[in-house]
Amino acid sequence: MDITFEQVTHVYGRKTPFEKRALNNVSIHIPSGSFTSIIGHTGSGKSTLVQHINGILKPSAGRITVGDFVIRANEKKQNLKALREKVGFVFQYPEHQLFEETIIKDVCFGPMNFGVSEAEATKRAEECLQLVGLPSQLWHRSPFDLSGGQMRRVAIAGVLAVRPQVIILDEPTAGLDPMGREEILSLFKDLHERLNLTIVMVTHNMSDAANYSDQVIVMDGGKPLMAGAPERIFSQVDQLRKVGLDIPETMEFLNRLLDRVGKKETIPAFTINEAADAVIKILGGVKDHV
Ligand SMILES: Nc1ncnc2c1ncn2[C@@H]1O[C@H](COP(=O)(O)OP(=O)(O)OP(=O)(O)O)[C@@H](O)[C@H]1O
Repeated sequence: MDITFEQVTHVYGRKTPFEKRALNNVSIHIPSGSFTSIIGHTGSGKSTLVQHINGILKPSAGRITVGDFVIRANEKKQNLKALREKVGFVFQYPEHQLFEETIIKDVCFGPMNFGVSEAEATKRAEECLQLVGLPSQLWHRSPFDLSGGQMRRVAIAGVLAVRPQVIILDEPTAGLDPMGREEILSLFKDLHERLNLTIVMVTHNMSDAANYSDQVIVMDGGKPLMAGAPERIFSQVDQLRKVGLDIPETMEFLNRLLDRVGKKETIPAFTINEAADAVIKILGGVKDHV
Protein backbone atom coordinates (compact mmCIF):
# COMPACT_ATOMS: atom_id res chain seq x y z
CA MET A 1 0.00 0.00 0.00
CA ASP A 2 1.32 3.43 -0.96
CA ILE A 3 1.48 5.91 1.93
CA THR A 4 1.47 9.65 1.33
CA PHE A 5 1.58 12.57 3.75
CA GLU A 6 0.47 15.89 2.30
CA GLN A 7 1.32 18.96 4.35
CA VAL A 8 0.66 17.18 7.62
CA THR A 9 0.96 19.13 10.86
CA HIS A 10 0.45 17.67 14.33
CA VAL A 11 0.14 19.87 17.38
CA TYR A 12 -0.01 18.30 20.86
CA GLY A 13 -1.86 20.13 23.63
CA ARG A 14 -3.19 22.84 21.35
CA LYS A 15 -4.01 26.08 23.20
CA THR A 16 -2.45 24.83 26.44
CA PRO A 17 0.82 25.97 28.00
CA PHE A 18 2.31 22.65 26.75
CA GLU A 19 1.45 23.21 23.08
CA LYS A 20 4.00 21.45 20.87
CA ARG A 21 4.13 21.35 17.07
CA ALA A 22 5.58 17.84 16.68
CA LEU A 23 5.04 17.64 12.88
CA ASN A 24 5.31 20.74 10.78
CA ASN A 25 3.88 20.63 7.26
CA VAL A 26 5.26 17.18 6.42
CA SER A 27 4.97 15.85 2.86
CA ILE A 28 6.49 12.41 2.24
CA HIS A 29 5.85 9.35 0.11
CA ILE A 30 6.41 5.74 1.17
CA PRO A 31 6.06 3.46 -1.86
CA SER A 32 4.07 0.23 -1.64
CA GLY A 33 6.35 -2.71 -0.91
CA SER A 34 9.25 -0.58 0.33
CA PHE A 35 11.21 -1.00 3.57
CA THR A 36 11.50 2.56 4.86
CA SER A 37 13.45 3.60 7.95
CA ILE A 38 12.68 6.81 9.82
CA ILE A 39 15.71 8.20 11.65
CA GLY A 40 16.33 11.43 13.56
CA HIS A 41 17.41 12.53 17.01
CA THR A 42 15.17 12.27 20.09
CA GLY A 43 12.07 14.43 19.84
CA SER A 44 12.35 14.99 16.06
CA GLY A 45 8.85 13.61 15.49
CA LYS A 46 9.47 10.01 14.34
CA SER A 47 6.90 8.30 16.58
CA THR A 48 4.35 11.04 16.01
CA LEU A 49 4.79 10.56 12.27
CA VAL A 50 4.26 6.80 12.21
CA GLN A 51 1.32 6.92 14.64
CA HIS A 52 -0.60 8.78 11.93
CA ILE A 53 -0.30 5.84 9.53
CA ASN A 54 -2.81 3.65 11.39
CA GLY A 55 -4.87 6.45 12.86
CA ILE A 56 -3.58 6.32 16.46
CA LEU A 57 -3.05 10.06 16.00
CA LYS A 58 -5.03 12.36 13.76
CA PRO A 59 -3.44 15.25 11.90
CA SER A 60 -4.12 18.80 13.07
CA ALA A 61 -3.85 19.84 9.43
CA GLY A 62 -3.17 18.10 6.13
CA ARG A 63 -3.99 14.70 4.73
CA ILE A 64 -2.62 11.15 4.91
CA THR A 65 -3.41 8.53 2.29
CA VAL A 66 -2.80 4.83 3.00
CA GLY A 67 -3.87 2.81 -0.04
CA ASP A 68 -7.55 3.72 -0.45
CA PHE A 69 -7.87 5.18 3.06
CA VAL A 70 -7.76 8.94 3.46
CA ILE A 71 -7.24 10.51 6.89
CA ARG A 72 -7.97 14.21 7.05
CA ALA A 73 -7.80 16.74 9.87
CA ASN A 74 -11.13 17.32 11.64
CA GLU A 75 -12.88 14.45 9.89
CA LYS A 76 -15.31 12.83 12.32
CA LYS A 77 -16.39 9.68 10.50
CA GLN A 78 -13.39 7.52 9.77
CA ASN A 79 -13.31 3.77 9.50
CA LEU A 80 -10.23 3.31 11.64
CA LYS A 81 -10.96 -0.36 12.29
CA ALA A 82 -10.69 -1.15 8.57
CA LEU A 83 -7.48 0.90 8.39
CA ARG A 84 -5.97 -0.88 11.42
CA GLU A 85 -6.72 -4.25 9.87
CA LYS A 86 -4.44 -3.24 6.98
CA VAL A 87 -1.77 -1.47 9.03
CA GLY A 88 -0.22 -3.48 11.85
CA PHE A 89 1.72 -1.65 14.54
CA VAL A 90 4.52 -3.31 16.50
CA PHE A 91 5.09 -1.07 19.51
CA GLN A 92 8.33 -0.83 21.45
CA TYR A 93 8.64 -3.86 23.73
CA PRO A 94 5.55 -5.55 22.19
CA GLU A 95 6.04 -8.54 24.51
CA HIS A 96 4.68 -6.39 27.35
CA GLN A 97 1.28 -6.65 25.69
CA LEU A 98 1.03 -10.45 25.89
CA PHE A 99 -1.61 -11.51 28.37
CA GLU A 100 -3.39 -14.74 27.34
CA GLU A 101 -2.74 -18.05 29.10
CA THR A 102 -1.28 -19.74 26.01
CA ILE A 103 0.85 -18.53 23.14
CA ILE A 104 -1.64 -19.68 20.51
CA LYS A 105 -4.52 -17.83 22.24
CA ASP A 106 -2.42 -14.69 22.32
CA VAL A 107 -1.77 -14.84 18.58
CA CYS A 108 -5.49 -15.52 17.91
CA PHE A 109 -6.52 -12.43 19.87
CA GLY A 110 -5.75 -9.92 17.08
CA PRO A 111 -7.63 -11.62 14.22
CA MET A 112 -10.60 -12.53 16.49
CA ASN A 113 -10.80 -8.89 17.51
CA PHE A 114 -11.33 -8.12 13.83
CA GLY A 115 -14.19 -10.64 13.58
CA VAL A 116 -12.29 -13.68 12.29
CA SER A 117 -13.72 -17.02 13.51
CA GLU A 118 -11.83 -19.01 16.14
CA ALA A 119 -11.06 -21.82 13.67
CA GLU A 120 -9.68 -19.40 11.06
CA ALA A 121 -7.76 -17.44 13.72
CA THR A 122 -6.16 -20.67 14.97
CA LYS A 123 -5.13 -21.58 11.43
CA ARG A 124 -3.58 -18.15 10.95
CA ALA A 125 -1.90 -18.29 14.37
CA GLU A 126 -0.23 -21.60 13.49
CA GLU A 127 0.96 -20.20 10.16
CA CYS A 128 2.34 -17.05 11.77
CA LEU A 129 4.05 -18.84 14.64
CA GLN A 130 5.77 -20.96 12.00
CA LEU A 131 6.72 -17.81 10.06
CA VAL A 132 8.38 -16.27 13.14
CA GLY A 133 10.15 -19.57 13.85
CA LEU A 134 8.56 -20.58 17.15
CA PRO A 135 8.65 -24.41 17.57
CA SER A 136 5.19 -26.01 17.72
CA GLN A 137 6.01 -27.77 21.04
CA LEU A 138 5.75 -24.34 22.66
CA TRP A 139 2.46 -23.16 21.19
CA HIS A 140 0.26 -24.39 24.04
CA ARG A 141 2.56 -23.15 26.77
CA SER A 142 2.28 -19.83 28.59
CA PRO A 143 3.97 -16.93 26.77
CA PHE A 144 5.59 -16.07 30.09
CA ASP A 145 7.66 -19.31 29.95
CA LEU A 146 9.56 -17.92 26.96
CA SER A 147 12.75 -15.90 26.64
CA GLY A 148 12.47 -12.17 25.87
CA GLY A 149 13.36 -12.70 22.19
CA GLN A 150 10.80 -15.53 21.82
CA MET A 151 8.10 -13.43 23.51
CA ARG A 152 8.77 -10.66 21.04
CA ARG A 153 8.31 -13.16 18.19
CA VAL A 154 4.93 -14.22 19.61
CA ALA A 155 3.82 -10.58 19.77
CA ILE A 156 4.93 -10.10 16.15
CA ALA A 157 3.03 -13.25 15.11
CA GLY A 158 -0.06 -11.67 16.70
CA VAL A 159 0.30 -8.62 14.47
CA LEU A 160 0.96 -10.74 11.36
CA ALA A 161 -2.08 -12.97 12.03
CA VAL A 162 -4.36 -10.01 11.25
CA ARG A 163 -2.78 -10.14 7.74
CA PRO A 164 -1.82 -6.49 7.41
CA GLN A 165 -0.31 -5.08 4.22
CA VAL A 166 1.72 -2.48 6.08
CA ILE A 167 3.73 -3.01 9.26
CA ILE A 168 4.97 -0.16 11.42
CA LEU A 169 7.89 -0.99 13.69
CA ASP A 170 8.68 1.48 16.46
CA GLU A 171 12.22 0.64 17.61
CA PRO A 172 11.68 -3.11 17.12
CA THR A 173 15.11 -4.03 18.50
CA ALA A 174 14.98 -1.92 21.68
CA GLY A 175 16.56 -3.80 24.57
CA LEU A 176 17.87 -6.72 22.48
CA ASP A 177 21.52 -7.78 22.30
CA PRO A 178 23.25 -7.64 18.86
CA MET A 179 22.31 -11.25 18.05
CA GLY A 180 18.66 -10.77 19.03
CA ARG A 181 18.63 -7.57 16.97
CA GLU A 182 19.99 -9.27 13.90
CA GLU A 183 17.45 -12.11 14.30
CA ILE A 184 14.42 -9.81 14.53
CA LEU A 185 15.52 -7.61 11.62
CA SER A 186 16.35 -10.58 9.39
CA LEU A 187 12.88 -11.90 10.19
CA PHE A 188 11.29 -8.65 9.02
CA LYS A 189 13.50 -8.50 5.93
CA ASP A 190 12.38 -12.03 5.09
CA LEU A 191 8.68 -11.26 5.77
CA HIS A 192 8.99 -8.11 3.68
CA GLU A 193 10.21 -10.13 0.71
CA ARG A 194 7.98 -13.18 1.15
CA LEU A 195 4.70 -11.38 1.91
CA ASN A 196 5.42 -8.21 -0.08
CA LEU A 197 4.76 -6.13 3.05
CA THR A 198 5.35 -2.40 3.19
CA ILE A 199 7.51 -1.84 6.27
CA VAL A 200 8.06 1.46 8.06
CA MET A 201 10.63 1.26 10.85
CA VAL A 202 11.53 3.92 13.40
CA THR A 203 15.08 3.37 14.57
CA HIS A 204 17.94 5.06 16.39
CA ASN A 205 20.35 2.57 14.90
CA MET A 206 22.06 3.84 11.75
CA SER A 207 23.47 0.42 10.82
CA ASP A 208 20.00 -1.14 10.97
CA ALA A 209 18.60 1.62 8.75
CA ALA A 210 21.48 1.18 6.30
CA ASN A 211 21.39 -2.60 6.21
CA TYR A 212 17.69 -3.31 5.99
CA SER A 213 15.89 -0.43 4.29
CA ASP A 214 15.60 0.75 0.73
CA GLN A 215 14.47 4.24 1.72
CA VAL A 216 15.58 6.38 4.67
CA ILE A 217 13.73 9.48 5.87
CA VAL A 218 15.65 11.79 8.22
CA MET A 219 13.42 13.79 10.57
CA ASP A 220 14.59 17.01 12.19
CA GLY A 221 12.43 19.39 14.23
CA GLY A 222 9.16 17.85 13.01
CA LYS A 223 10.13 18.00 9.33
CA PRO A 224 11.75 15.59 6.90
CA LEU A 225 15.27 16.87 6.30
CA MET A 226 16.25 14.29 3.66
CA ALA A 227 14.72 11.22 2.04
CA GLY A 228 16.31 8.74 -0.31
CA ALA A 229 18.26 5.53 -0.71
CA PRO A 230 20.50 4.70 2.29
CA GLU A 231 23.71 5.01 0.28
CA ARG A 232 22.77 8.59 -0.61
CA ILE A 233 21.62 9.57 2.89
CA PHE A 234 24.59 8.05 4.72
CA SER A 235 27.09 9.65 2.37
CA GLN A 236 25.98 13.08 3.71
CA VAL A 237 27.78 12.55 6.96
CA ASP A 238 28.33 16.22 7.84
CA GLN A 239 24.66 17.07 7.47
CA LEU A 240 23.62 14.07 9.58
CA ARG A 241 26.08 15.04 12.30
CA LYS A 242 24.66 18.57 12.29
CA VAL A 243 21.23 17.20 13.24
CA GLY A 244 22.74 15.13 16.02
CA LEU A 245 22.89 11.73 14.34
CA ASP A 246 25.71 9.46 15.33
CA ILE A 247 27.13 7.89 12.18
CA PRO A 248 29.40 4.94 12.93
CA GLU A 249 32.96 5.93 12.12
CA THR A 250 33.78 2.63 10.49
CA MET A 251 34.78 1.85 6.97
CA GLU A 252 33.08 -1.48 7.45
CA PHE A 253 29.74 0.35 7.60
CA LEU A 254 30.29 2.10 4.27
CA ASN A 255 31.72 -1.03 2.67
CA ARG A 256 28.60 -2.95 3.67
CA LEU A 257 26.51 -0.28 1.97
CA LEU A 258 28.50 -0.69 -1.24
CA ASP A 259 28.18 -4.44 -1.00
CA ARG A 260 24.40 -4.08 -0.69
CA VAL A 261 24.15 -2.15 -3.95
CA GLY A 262 26.30 -4.79 -5.64
CA LYS A 263 29.54 -2.77 -5.87
CA LYS A 264 32.57 -4.91 -5.25
CA GLU A 265 35.09 -2.12 -4.57
CA THR A 266 36.41 -1.79 -1.05
CA ILE A 267 36.92 1.75 0.09
CA PRO A 268 40.17 2.61 1.82
CA ALA A 269 40.24 3.48 5.50
CA PHE A 270 40.83 7.25 5.42
CA THR A 271 38.68 9.70 7.34
CA ILE A 272 34.91 9.27 7.27
CA ASN A 273 34.43 12.25 4.94
CA GLU A 274 36.98 10.99 2.45
CA ALA A 275 35.35 7.59 2.65
CA ALA A 276 31.94 9.12 1.96
CA ASP A 277 33.38 10.93 -1.09
CA ALA A 278 34.86 7.64 -2.26
CA VAL A 279 31.45 5.97 -1.94
CA ILE A 280 29.82 8.68 -4.05
CA LYS A 281 32.57 8.33 -6.66
CA ILE A 282 32.18 4.54 -6.83
CA LEU A 283 28.42 4.86 -7.13
CA GLY A 284 28.91 7.33 -10.00
CA GLY A 285 27.05 10.24 -8.36
CA VAL A 286 24.12 10.14 -6.04
CA LYS A 287 21.24 11.01 -8.30
CA ASP A 288 20.88 7.49 -9.72
CA HIS A 289 20.44 6.11 -6.24
CA VAL A 290 17.71 8.41 -4.96
N1 LIG B 1 1.63 13.09 24.12
C1 LIG B 1 2.40 14.17 23.96
N2 LIG B 1 2.07 15.36 24.49
C2 LIG B 1 2.84 16.46 24.31
N3 LIG B 1 4.00 16.46 23.60
C3 LIG B 1 4.40 15.30 23.07
C4 LIG B 1 3.63 14.09 23.23
N4 LIG B 1 4.28 13.09 22.57
C5 LIG B 1 5.40 13.64 22.05
N5 LIG B 1 5.47 14.96 22.35
C6 LIG B 1 6.52 15.91 21.94
O1 LIG B 1 6.51 15.97 20.51
C7 LIG B 1 7.86 15.99 20.00
C8 LIG B 1 8.06 14.80 19.07
O2 LIG B 1 7.97 13.61 19.84
P1 LIG B 1 8.15 12.16 19.20
O3 LIG B 1 7.94 11.17 20.30
O4 LIG B 1 7.33 12.05 17.98
O5 LIG B 1 9.69 12.20 18.79
P2 LIG B 1 10.66 10.98 18.44
O6 LIG B 1 11.54 11.46 17.34
O7 LIG B 1 9.89 9.74 18.21
O8 LIG B 1 11.49 10.87 19.79
P3 LIG B 1 12.19 9.57 20.45
O9 LIG B 1 13.31 9.21 19.52
O10 LIG B 1 12.68 10.08 21.76
O11 LIG B 1 11.16 8.51 20.58
C9 LIG B 1 8.77 15.98 21.23
O12 LIG B 1 9.12 17.31 21.53
C10 LIG B 1 7.90 15.40 22.32
O13 LIG B 1 8.29 15.91 23.59
